[in-house]
Amino acid sequence: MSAYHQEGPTTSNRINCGRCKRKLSERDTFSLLNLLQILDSTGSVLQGATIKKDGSTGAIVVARIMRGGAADRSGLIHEGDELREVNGVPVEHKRPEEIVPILAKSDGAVTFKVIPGSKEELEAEGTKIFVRTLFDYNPREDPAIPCKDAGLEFRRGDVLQIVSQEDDTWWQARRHGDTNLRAGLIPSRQLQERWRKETLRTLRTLRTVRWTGLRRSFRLSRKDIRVQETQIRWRKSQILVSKNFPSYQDVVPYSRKPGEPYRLVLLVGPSGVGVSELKRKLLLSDPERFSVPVPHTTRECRRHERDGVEYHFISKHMFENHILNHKFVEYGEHGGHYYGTSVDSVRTVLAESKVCLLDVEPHAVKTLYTTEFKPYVVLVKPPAMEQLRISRRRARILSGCGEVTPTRTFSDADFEDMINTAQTMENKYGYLFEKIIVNDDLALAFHSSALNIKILQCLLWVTHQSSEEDKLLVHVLLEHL
Ligand SMILES: Nc1ncnc2c1ncn2[C@@H]1O[C@H](COP(=O)(O)OP(=O)(O)OP(=O)(O)O)[C@@H](O)[C@H]1O
Repeated sequence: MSAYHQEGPTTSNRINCGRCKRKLSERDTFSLLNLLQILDSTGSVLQGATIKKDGSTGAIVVARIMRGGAADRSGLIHEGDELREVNGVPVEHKRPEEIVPILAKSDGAVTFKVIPGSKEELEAEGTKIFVRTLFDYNPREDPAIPCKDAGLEFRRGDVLQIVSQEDDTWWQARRHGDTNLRAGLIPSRQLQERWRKETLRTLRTLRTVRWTGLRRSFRLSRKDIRVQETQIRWRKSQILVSKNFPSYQDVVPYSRKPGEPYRLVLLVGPSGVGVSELKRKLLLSDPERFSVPVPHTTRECRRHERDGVEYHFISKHMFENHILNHKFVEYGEHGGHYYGTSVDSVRTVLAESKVCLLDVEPHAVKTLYTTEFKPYVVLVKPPAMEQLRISRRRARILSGCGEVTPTRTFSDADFEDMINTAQTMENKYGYLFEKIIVNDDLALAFHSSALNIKILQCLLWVTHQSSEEDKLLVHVLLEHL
């Protein structure tokens, strides 16, 4: 007989938790993850449910069935079912924690008398819902989760299959591709939103405290003030993150049909980080697979150049016309001439059944975030300062020996700028990036991007769905074919 865990904060009537040896308190709901066991007709043991005392009727009801757990798979017990007896002992007027010792006394098999709940059986409509997570989550560090053992840990970028949204605070999900079929609890989108609002409120309160603190600053040690300031900074950063990042993005599986164009690969990064270098290496590595769109310019065609190869050479009047008609993904002026990449030239590459590589400013990503292009957006980031110095210095020393031929020298201020810009990009546009590549060692960064793009373009399991606010398309690699 194993453990149960309490859901919610502690109050009174403490009892021992069998698994983590914590003191548990009286609460309505208990997770009986591994404890709730019933015998079905074949005699197998079922597990994975939570029970609670119904606030209005006082009955003990099944609060949650962990999707994919044994109780769920048995199909014998459902959310909303009322527990009348456990091992022949009536439990109608008992509290959830009083039921635990009854279960604990049983030797192996446990029998329940269950009155089916009126709730309609949950038809797994949720099973088709996929989300991409936009934050890291560790249930062990979440003081709010009702049961840490029932939580699902995930990393930003993981694809989760939402299997139950019944509870609008805690959803049940499983990581896509996990062999473990049992679902875990994750904070719902509504909970994340509530958290965001609370954080904003706390920040306002903290500001007041800070001013109050200043008035009586002679009583606050410098350390206290530092702690307060750190808290404010931390909360500010959380708010920044929560403001700019939706908590989950809805995604759906998509598979490329033969003959359909490849997803557009967009490379984004601060100036000097190595986006052009990576693009160049990808092109050289497989010219049959990768290509880049031919840009437009208003400058004169040079002798060795051919129209439509190096550039599309067009008149200033025509270029401005294209600008007015939103034909460019991006354009700019240099040396008195216009340069730009048109949407049509991207289409031309895709029509040739090639993977189109394009480096753009992050704000331009949004214009290409469409079902037509299904972009795979990669942020190229610099490593930390010391590594950045070392790798760029090493490249200069090794120049001429092959791998990298540095064309630029950087000062520490350039490096700092690069790091800060990358951070700003991540904060502001993080939800657009499907892959983040740290360009420390160029060869490694190249292999990582090549591998990812290849996997992506070969496997062709991507997803798209409009997110709540931006109505953007989101694509996620879902499965290895
Ligand atoms: N991992 C690396 N290690 C060492 N040097 C690198 C690395 N990646 C790029 N470089 C060098 O850094 C310089 C800038 O790279 P690159 O031109 O690709 O930058 P970029 O991101 O395209 O910036 P911009 O858009 O301003 O041109 C080049 O000299 C390149 O050779």
